[in-house]
Amino acid sequence: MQDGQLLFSPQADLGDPDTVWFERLLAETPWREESITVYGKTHKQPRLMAWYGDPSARYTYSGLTSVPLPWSDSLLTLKERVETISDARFNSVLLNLYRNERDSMGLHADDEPELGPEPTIASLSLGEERTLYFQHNRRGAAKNLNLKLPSGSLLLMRGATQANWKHGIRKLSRACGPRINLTFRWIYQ
Ligand SMILES: O=C(O)CCC(=O)C(=O)O
Ligand SMILES: [Fe+2]
Repeated sequence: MQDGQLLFSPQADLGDPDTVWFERLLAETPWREESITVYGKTHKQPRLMAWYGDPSARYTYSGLTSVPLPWSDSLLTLKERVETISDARFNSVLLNLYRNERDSMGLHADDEPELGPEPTIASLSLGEERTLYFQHNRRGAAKNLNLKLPSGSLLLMRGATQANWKHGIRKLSRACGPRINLTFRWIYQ
């Protein structure tokens, strides 16, 4: 991709089948409905979330510092798989559960200061296929990009991707089942 780097494995080797990982994480995760406050108004996020990592991997989000949940056996196993495939290290993971076609993620860049200047983010998708769309920060500099993320696929976002592009998951107009996405990250202290 122009002004960024994407690496995509349509079927990552996760040890167990993606369907098994999906059911396991769906059942094991203490999913939470989070809220964000924008201009003094509180909105529920249109998806469920969970945040795991090393105790030192604290994360500031909307002015709140949250301490991650300690790694579960499942997530440690997946983290090691993903580290091997992507040749990178991670100390935290954000899980998102898109319950149905109405759940989504707004356009954003993962460019918080604690991620460093050119973060490598590994994004693992399980369950229903959804489309990740990318929009360049300079209108007209590049065409929007739509990437289908099937169950078991691993997407690496590297280099200047977060500096030059925003990405998001749109709502769908047709019915769709649940999807879990995991973004493995390195948080600098
Ligand atoms: O669900 C996805 O594929 C995108 C997740 C994402 O962008 C994020 O967690 O920052
Ligand atoms: Fe993101």
